Amino acid sequence: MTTTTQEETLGFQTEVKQLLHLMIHSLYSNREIFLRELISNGADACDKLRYQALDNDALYEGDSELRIEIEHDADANTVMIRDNGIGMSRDDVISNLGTIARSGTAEFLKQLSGEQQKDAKLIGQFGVGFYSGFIVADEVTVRTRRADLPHDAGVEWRSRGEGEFSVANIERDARGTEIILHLKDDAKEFADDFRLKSLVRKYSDHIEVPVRMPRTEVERDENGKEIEGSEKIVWETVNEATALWVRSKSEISDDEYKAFYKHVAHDFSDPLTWSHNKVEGKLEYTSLLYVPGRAPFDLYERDGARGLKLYVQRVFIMDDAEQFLPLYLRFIKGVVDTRDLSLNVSRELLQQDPQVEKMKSALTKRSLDMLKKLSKDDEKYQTFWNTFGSVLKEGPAEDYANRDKIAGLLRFATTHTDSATQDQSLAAYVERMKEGQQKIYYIVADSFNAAKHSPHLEIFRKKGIEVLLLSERIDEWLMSHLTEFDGKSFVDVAKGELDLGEIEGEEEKKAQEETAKAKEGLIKRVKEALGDEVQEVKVTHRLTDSPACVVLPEHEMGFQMRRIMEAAGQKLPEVKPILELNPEHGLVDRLENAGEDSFADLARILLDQAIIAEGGHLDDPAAYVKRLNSLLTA
Ligand SMILES: Nc1ncnc2c1ncn2[C@@H]1O[C@H](COP(=O)(O)OP(=O)(O)OP(=O)(O)O)[C@@H](O)[C@H]1O
Repeated sequence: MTTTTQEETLGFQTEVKQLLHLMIHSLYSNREIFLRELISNGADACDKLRYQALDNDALYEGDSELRIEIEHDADANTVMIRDNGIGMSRDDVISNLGTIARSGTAEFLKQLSGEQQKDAKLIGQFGVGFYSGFIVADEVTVRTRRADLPHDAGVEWRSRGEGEFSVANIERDARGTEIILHLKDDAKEFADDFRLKSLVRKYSDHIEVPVRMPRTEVERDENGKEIEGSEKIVWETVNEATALWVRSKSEISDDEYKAFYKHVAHDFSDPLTWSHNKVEGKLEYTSLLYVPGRAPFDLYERDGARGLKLYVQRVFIMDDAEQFLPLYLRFIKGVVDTRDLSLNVSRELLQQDPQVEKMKSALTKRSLDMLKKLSKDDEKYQTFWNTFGSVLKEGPAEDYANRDKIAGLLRFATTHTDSATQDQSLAAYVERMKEGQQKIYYIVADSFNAAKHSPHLEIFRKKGIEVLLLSERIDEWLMSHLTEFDGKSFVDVAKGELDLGEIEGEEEKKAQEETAKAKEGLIKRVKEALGDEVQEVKVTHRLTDSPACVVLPEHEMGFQMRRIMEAAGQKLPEVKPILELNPEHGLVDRLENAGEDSFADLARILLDQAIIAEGGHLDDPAAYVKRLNSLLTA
């Protein structure tokens, strides 16, 4: 009989309550995953014990055969999942099974809408773990003892999943954790030997820890008759119980790879692709890398979980070893198992180890190659790009050495399709380049529409030259680290002198020079009227439909980046734009013929309009409206 003492009832953290509620309602059609989640936790607990026992064998308490056992009782309607892993102390239980410590949880939960299908998807990004027991159970009991604590330091945790849980101290001889699910009436189907076995095989075959279930064996006499009273329970290992990555590729089915992904990534959905490699030679390691099909909720959190699961000679060392991949590949999930590190390696040591640096560079290449392969499948690659494209865009700045490879993986919206979908590669752009075109043109704006309708594109549209339409916050940063692709340099169409190279014929250039000369007087007057509002005034040949546009000097920070930095509170030195006027436009004609009384106002209107069209804000919008109105009523 277990004696319970120091029983107390505690409330779940608000986030847990919300999660429980949503999970129970939105994961209804996917209920069986509870078993995978609980086995996964048991396997992690065994991994942790094995790791800690490396330098403290006593933790095994004479039983080093790590295992998970599953039992059920159809009469009592219960399923029990038991492991002899690391176990938990009372404090561990209270914090692990009463709160969610991951950062960003509250914000994540705010996104949930109450709409089942949507929420089920979102919850998949979050990983439900232990709490998934409540999808099938109306009461959960956990009994546990941490491996380094005495038998009287056992803990019993109970909850009906309705806002509170109780904890009490108990005697517990066995270390590790057992979880008893008291099944809901409509989940009785899980208290069934066949069902449980097939679920273990479906979800947990690849887990190295054996998952065992009891079977009653009966002895028979020579006539084949059962001998009464000879029944005994034998424990049968149900899963394959070898670490998946250790097996040879040819023996592993796609379904096994997918199931393993769900275990490592705590994801519900299938990965987009994977790459499994054994490397021998100077460095010896095995890696199994996956590209997920959706983003984890904390992809953009500073301290969001990332990195690979690290094993040294098959012994689990740590989760989220972020030293093996650069930050811009933080969406990659998987495992790395090596002989080249010590079992005692810590996060700090990983940071300094030159072997780790070499593996990082090899794994980075593998990941980029895997993405390249994935890009052959348009549909899948588009899913990847829509999900992780803006993370990959951090690549050229972070990983100079691989920037060509990364550039090949980028996808853009361009004037070729004029659609906001980023689905055009630079290789495709280069293939479509006009005869005589030597550069890759792009524009950066605050929104897709601002980019697409920018006056700067007029000449490009007229001449049929494709321009990349960039409008994500990271885009200007990206472009400042990409200098060329396939030998062609990148040119921001809103900066510097417009140089269309050989696309423009000699005659065209000459005609432009002549116009510029003819308009010298006008340019001078405008410059005088605008004073130091502008750096320079010029005649443009960028425009066909608009009267004017503003440009920046070539090496100046772009307008979009300026606005982002200013919004973030950065003080930047003021930069005056260059105003370019379209000599073919009626308004410019009108300006040229305007009398002294209206010239300055009209010039100012052209400047303000050009700023607005480029997505900028006017210093004094009311003055602009006033000027425009007086012109309209004149
Ligand atoms: N069987 C177990 N033995 C020991 N500790 C456990 C066990 N199950 C859960 N825990 C502890 O409780 C914590 C919370 O578990 P939970 O499953 O909710 O989240 P998780 O495993 O950390 O992440 P995920 O949601 O991605 O599964 C675990 O991190 C672990 O410390």
